[in-house]
Amino acid sequence: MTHETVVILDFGSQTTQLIARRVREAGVYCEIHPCTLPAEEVAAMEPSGLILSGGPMSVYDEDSPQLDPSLLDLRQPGTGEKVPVLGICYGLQALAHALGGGVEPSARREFGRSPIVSHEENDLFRGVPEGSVVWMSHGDHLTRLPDGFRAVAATDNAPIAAVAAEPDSEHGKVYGVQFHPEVVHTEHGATILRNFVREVCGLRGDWTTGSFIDEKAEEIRAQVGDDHVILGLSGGVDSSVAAALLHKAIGDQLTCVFVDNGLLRAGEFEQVQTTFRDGFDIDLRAVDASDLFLGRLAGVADPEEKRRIIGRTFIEVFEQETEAVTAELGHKPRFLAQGTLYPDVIESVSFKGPSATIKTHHNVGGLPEKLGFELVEPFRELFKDEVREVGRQLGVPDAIIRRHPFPGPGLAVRILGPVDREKADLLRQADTIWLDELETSGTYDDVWQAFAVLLPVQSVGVMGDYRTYEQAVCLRAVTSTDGMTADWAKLPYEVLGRASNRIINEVRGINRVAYDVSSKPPATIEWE
Ligand SMILES: Nc1ncnc2c1ncn2[C@@H]1O[C@H](COP(=O)(O)OP(=O)(O)OP(=O)(O)O)[C@@H](O)[C@H]1O
Ligand SMILES: O=c1[nH]c(=O)c2[nH+]cn([C@@H]3O[C@H](COP(=O)(O)O)[C@@H](O)[C@H]3O)c2[nH]1
Ligand SMILES: NC(=O)CC[C@H](N)C(=O)O
Ligand SMILES: [Mg+2]
Repeated sequence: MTHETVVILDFGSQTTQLIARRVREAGVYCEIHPCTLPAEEVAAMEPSGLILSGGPMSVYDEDSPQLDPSLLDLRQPGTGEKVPVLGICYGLQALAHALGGGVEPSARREFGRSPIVSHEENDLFRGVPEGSVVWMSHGDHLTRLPDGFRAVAATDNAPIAAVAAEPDSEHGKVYGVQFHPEVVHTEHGATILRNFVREVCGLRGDWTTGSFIDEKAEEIRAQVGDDHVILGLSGGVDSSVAAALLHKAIGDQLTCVFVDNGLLRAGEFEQVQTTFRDGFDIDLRAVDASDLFLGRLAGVADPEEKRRIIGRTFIEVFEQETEAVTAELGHKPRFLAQGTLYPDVIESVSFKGPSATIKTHHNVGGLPEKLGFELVEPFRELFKDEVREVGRQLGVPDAIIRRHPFPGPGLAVRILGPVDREKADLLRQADTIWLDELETSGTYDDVWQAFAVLLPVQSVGVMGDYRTYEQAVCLRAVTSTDGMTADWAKLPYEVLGRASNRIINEVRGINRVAYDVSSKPPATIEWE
């Protein structure tokens, strides 16, 4: 089945994936590719629209990524018209640079909110009120428009806040914006991106959750054939929904493996098995590999090293379990399925040059080089809330859908420095109380994720007239829609107070509780 497709070329912006989200929210399928992808390969995807993302470099820097002008001559499937193009920030600058316009560093760099003081009524800005706020993040600006272009919006600081090709020019429908329509701080940004795909590109919007499920199931059947799949199941949202989708696609050619890496939350190993066996009729093997994981992690303090060890050990355990399945089936399962999401991918890999590796997610960058399986990752292009929607449509129990995300490396990235069983047990107790207080106060569903972090510091306290010198935990709760950006949750003081009180009273070894009030960026959600 083919879709209307929009191709997003990534010039290294941290918010490229948000462009993809907005396009999909408008019902249009899109794919992100590195800006270095040859133009012929872009053409082969037969896009109906092209979006050029922002990026950290300057177009006049040596080695900065440039726009291949032949990308401006692609033809839309169906209409045969030139493929419309939208450049965002660096994308606009690259577009202008390629067409002979001028880009220079500006005296006043611009970061943050800025009201549009005027804009032209056109297809891109349809329904966007004058004076609406846009979000800027740039140090360069356009000083001269390429031939055949005019400025169509201005802010106080940027007389060229948006450009459009003249209707009678040879360029076709080409637009550029200096601001970032993909971020929520741009008040009508979603409308602008929707306008681009629906009005400018003329697309109907044929991408829905239902069509996604049908097509992915078909794709999985084609990929797997008569072979067998091992799925790493954590009981979290992504892998549980992946299990439901795979089960729909290939029935009992699926075995799920749930690993206790010694870094799960309190009672989780038993609880996940119960929920899963009640909710699904799928083969599940639960493996206690806690000694193996904790043994390998002993004495290791570096966060990236911890992640790599965990990633590799997971695969080893999957391989061991596979041997048992192989013996039963008489042939080796060829595939390993994971609930990998788009944010896991984007934060772990770096396309040539532009975007920076933030942390190695255990299931992506943490994988060993020689993997004995072919991967099945049906959600590699999706965001968490899209997966939740897929799960709801597949009938996955609500108890699973509403769970906060929990990282594969588990408590290892919440125990700062070296990990051992004792510390994990201590943290588990504090974490349980924290989550319990959120549930009983009715705030669990208001936050994206909440957990406790064990700090490698001791501090002095006084309990019942004697001196204590014990460890500190920091509580974290964040709001977010996709985990890419997040804010600390403004929870009621009573909830924080009760949690603190209970932790200090009930957990021996902890005498101080702090609350993390950092947003992402510049912090990340997890501490390691
Ligand atoms: N304890 C585990 N046992 C087996 N596989 C695991 C385990 N923890 C993580 N995985 C694998 O790693 C993948 C990525 O983990 P991640 O935490 O991102 O997803 P999830 O656990 O499925 O969902 P959620 O983000 O809601 O926690 C999972 O989808 C799963 O395939
Ligand atoms: O399965 C996972 N394996 C990992 O290695 C990993 N690292 C971070 N996370 C989760 O990703 C989201 C964003 O986290 P950060 O802001 O800390 O990068 C948050 O929801 C984190 O819990 C992981 N999940
Ligand atoms: N966000 C961006 O795309 C920035 C583009 C370019 N690096 C600038 O500073 O203007
Ligand atoms: Mg998880």
